Amino acid sequence: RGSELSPAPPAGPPGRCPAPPGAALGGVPPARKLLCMCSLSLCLTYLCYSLMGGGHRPGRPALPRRPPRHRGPRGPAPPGSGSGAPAPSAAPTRASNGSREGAAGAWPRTPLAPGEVITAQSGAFERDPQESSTTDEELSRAGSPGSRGGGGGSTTPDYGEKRLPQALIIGVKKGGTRALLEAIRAHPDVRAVGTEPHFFDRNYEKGLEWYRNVMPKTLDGQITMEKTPSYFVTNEAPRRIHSMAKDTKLIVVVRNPVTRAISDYTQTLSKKPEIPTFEVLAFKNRTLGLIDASWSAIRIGIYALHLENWLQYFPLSQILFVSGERLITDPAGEMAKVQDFLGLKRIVTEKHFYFNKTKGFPCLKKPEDSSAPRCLGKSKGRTHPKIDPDVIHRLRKFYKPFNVMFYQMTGQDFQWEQEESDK
Ligand SMILES: Nc1ncnc2c1ncn2[C@@H]1O[C@H](COP(=O)(O)OS(=O)(=O)O)[C@@H](OP(=O)(O)O)[C@H]1O
Repeated sequence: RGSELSPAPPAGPPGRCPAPPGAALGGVPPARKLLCMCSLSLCLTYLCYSLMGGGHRPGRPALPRRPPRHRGPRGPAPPGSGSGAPAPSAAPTRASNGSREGAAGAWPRTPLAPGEVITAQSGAFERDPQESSTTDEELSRAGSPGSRGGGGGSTTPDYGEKRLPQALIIGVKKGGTRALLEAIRAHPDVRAVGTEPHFFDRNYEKGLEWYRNVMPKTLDGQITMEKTPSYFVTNEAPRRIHSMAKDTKLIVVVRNPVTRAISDYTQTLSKKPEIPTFEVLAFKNRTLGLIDASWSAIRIGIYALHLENWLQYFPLSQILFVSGERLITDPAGEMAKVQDFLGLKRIVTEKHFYFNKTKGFPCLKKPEDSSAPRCLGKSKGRTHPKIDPDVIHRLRKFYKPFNVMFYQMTGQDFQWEQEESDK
């Protein structure tokens, strides 16, 4: 790329006057001497330019590169043997400053100026639609020709290229996906769509160019991301994502399936107050204690079932499981894992979060030059209705074997059985 815009080097070794073969400088006419002087000064200028790291497009950072292909193991690790963390080939190495630098499989990074981070990424917490559904109108706007995607709203810098995402937050609905997306957007090397594109479930027929056009522009080395929680439970999604790019990194935020189901129900209830109670919807036959696993609020939480489908296409090492519970109690700890997995420097740390007592959740500290507080909106952290403890107990029993299976498949114990009570 350097050669595209660099001044052409003069013929002959740099720093030497390109004298005609056999000609001695002393014997050449004054006009040729002048020409030689000019060539010499051009040689020196080029040499200085090269030494100063020139040869790159103005306005673009040095050493821009595309992400290399992710090299993970070929198949899922046997139950209990994996950690859900990146495989050794993709594992980051600890840099001398204590931060984790990406090794093999990590993406090269392009640092931005701190001010740019804020203007490009801020403001999404309160302004974006934060429900899991994105209206068609929003998407047709985002996907229309000339649209700039949702990277940072109207302040997205208008340079770089729109690229297909290299990493996706694929679920789970009500797991904490919005909190994760907004936190990772605070990283200067990540650009993400604010709305949910629903490409691999609802909009697949619109084609990859539509999808690419929904994305924000990125510089080489920056990661493009989106989150659509329904992908995790969409049968066709793994195959479709694999056919887009088999090295796509996948992130799943999981949460106690009982609490998740109640959260899901609470969201529906907020839109349709007339729906039956949770207790009624949860059972096929309450007297017999028969849970209705066809109800989506219940079905989504059978994580092992859905994961099975993903493991047909992606190795476990390419999927990161984030604890929705720890994303609330220790957001910086979970973000460290996410950044390592993405091959990013650990830039989003505890310094970025504070616990907002009014909201009852961690929020992102406001950027220095912005007045906007960055807690998630009202649709995140709703008060759940009180559910009959017996129903909760039955649901826990229902999920237990699936949870155990999920822990075995991922090699991670999320300790949902240990929780005393649901919210
Ligand atoms: N920092 C922070 N602020 C607010 N809320 C937080 C946060 N971290 C995680 N959560 C939990 O995220 C739950 C919503 O999950 P999602 O964002 O995945 O929902 S959605 O599927 O996109 O609708 C939401 O669920 P409810 O509490 O049931 O509303 C929250 O518990």
